Amino acid sequence: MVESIRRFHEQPQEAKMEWYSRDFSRKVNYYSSGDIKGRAKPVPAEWKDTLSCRAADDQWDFDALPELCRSPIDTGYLKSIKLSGHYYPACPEPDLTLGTIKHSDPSLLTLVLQDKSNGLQVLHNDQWVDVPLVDGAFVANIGDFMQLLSNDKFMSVKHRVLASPLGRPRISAVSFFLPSAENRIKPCGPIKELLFDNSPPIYRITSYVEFMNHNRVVGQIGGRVLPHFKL
Ligand SMILES: O=C(O)CCC(=O)C(=O)O
Ligand SMILES: [Fe+2]
Repeated sequence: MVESIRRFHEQPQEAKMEWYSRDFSRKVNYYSSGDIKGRAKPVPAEWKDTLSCRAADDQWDFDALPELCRSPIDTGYLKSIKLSGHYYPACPEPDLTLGTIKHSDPSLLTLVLQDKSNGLQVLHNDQWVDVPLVDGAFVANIGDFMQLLSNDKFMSVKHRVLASPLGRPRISAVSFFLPSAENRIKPCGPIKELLFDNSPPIYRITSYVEFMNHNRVVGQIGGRVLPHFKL
């Protein structure tokens, strides 16, 4: 997986231009510096390139993927609906920027497979803590929608990635798990089994689609999505 992401990004620029687009209705996009257009100002540009692929109606179309990435992708892994293959080029002045700025994922759960480079950090007690590299292991990040459904029993994690110092690029494969297509429009809220007299619902009923639409709006003004859904 990581090697196929490397192969894609390390091609000459011309070979990648076919995929270069920020039209996220496409199945595959290649772009630099994250969602820079959808962000609040002043947010620094991110020192990374991304190949992102999504499954329309939960069906992966392997023929739509860049040829270099097709065969090594294990279909068992692709049960999620969106996959980002990040490539953080070595940065000459890593202290002046970030690879990925501070955020929490709007997903239910995110699995991150890292290559052999450090850089991922989580915010814990107001301190940035390095996520240790464990060979072959996934990092599992709780997303904002999981926090809503679990009524704050599982809290989403704020994280960021430092820019890669000179030496070698950092590569990660990030897989976002969302409700399935038919469940994305269904009304849902904190799950009943987690509600008690002394633990009433914190969030109102919504749907994943409404949640994501609002996430796009607050993302542009630098806000957080969850407070909007609080009762
Ligand atoms: O590259 C990484 O390790 C994490 C990237 C990330 O947080 C994301 O794509 O949401
Ligand atoms: Fe993330």
